[in-house]
Amino acid sequence: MELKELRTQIDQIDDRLLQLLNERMSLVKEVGKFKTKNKVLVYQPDREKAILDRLGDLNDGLLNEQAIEAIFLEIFAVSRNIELPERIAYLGPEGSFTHQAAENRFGSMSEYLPLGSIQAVFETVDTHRANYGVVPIENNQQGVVNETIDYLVGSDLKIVAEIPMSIHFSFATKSEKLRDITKIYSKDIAFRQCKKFIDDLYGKNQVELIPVNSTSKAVEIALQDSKSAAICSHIAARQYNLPILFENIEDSRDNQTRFLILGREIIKEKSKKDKSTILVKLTNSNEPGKLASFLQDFHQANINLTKIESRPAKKGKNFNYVFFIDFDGHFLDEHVSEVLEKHKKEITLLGSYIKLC
Ligand SMILES: C=C(O[C@@H]1C=C(C(=O)O)C=C[C@H]1O)C(=O)O
Repeated sequence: MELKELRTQIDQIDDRLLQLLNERMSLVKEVGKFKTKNKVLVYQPDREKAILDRLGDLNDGLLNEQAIEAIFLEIFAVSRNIELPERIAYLGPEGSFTHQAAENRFGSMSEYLPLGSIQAVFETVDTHRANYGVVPIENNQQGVVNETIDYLVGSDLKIVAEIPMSIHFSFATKSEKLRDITKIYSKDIAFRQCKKFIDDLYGKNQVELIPVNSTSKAVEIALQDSKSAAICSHIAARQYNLPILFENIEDSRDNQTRFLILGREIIKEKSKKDKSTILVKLTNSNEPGKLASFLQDFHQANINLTKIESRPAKKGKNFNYVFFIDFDGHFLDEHVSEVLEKHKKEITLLGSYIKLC
């Protein structure tokens, strides 16, 4: 078939796609009216996941799972904005990995507020200046982000979803010749994680590695100096139109960060596979066996604990601790709700949400 004919057919399909998308949006608008009337939350991650799973099972064409997900996550984000414009606060700066995680989930139509600290993200959602907040909670190479746990302990915000994201670094530069590059800008940690790539490309001592505060800053500088490059997130390079020369230059492919989406209300709908997060403040926690007997109740109810972190309670003069616990199951599952009820004085439920990692 001739190119012209192929393109005519593509145009015809696009016309149909546009019409179908608009039809979809009319229905979404109705869903939005129902939600406003019945005070139901706009963002329903379990419904979105169910749609993705159903389409994945149905699919027998050229699109792979990631492609379907990317296209539909964008459609969902546009839909949610038609229901009610969404405003997302995240730990900035723009171009950070948290920004990338937020955009993956909320699409390019949402309004984004980059904030300077995890505390500011909590406050902004708490005071209704944003509908949701996105913060990192743990990295599989570097452990938990204590600041996020501490603010979860001190605030009324809830966890509405988790976003696991593989951390990939890009090498971006205006230079057309690699050997012209004399300086590379990035965060310290990024240099460590891309050491092999840099050594392979430049050998030892041939290029100056200059640490800066954020990878977005690195991009800004590299944009001014064509003899330099930045090691940064994909989104940061794209944002400043700095050409990416190499993608995924990190030494280890296992570098994953988990982010949390914070909201003001707990998601009540169950999905096929949920997890829950609770905070536990044991009364008289210094009594021997107190924690063990608490955990025993979970064990007896057949609840699988997947994480337990302890943080200082920061109240009173004793060494009291708050436990941050993740387990499989939804708070509405009978075996879970019984244990939560038994310990209701000690437990604060932070949320039940789809288990993605
Ligand atoms: C339309 C809805 O609202 C949102 C948008 C969805 C969609 O575009 O399909 C799915 C779930 C919600 O996050 C809904 O709840 O059905």
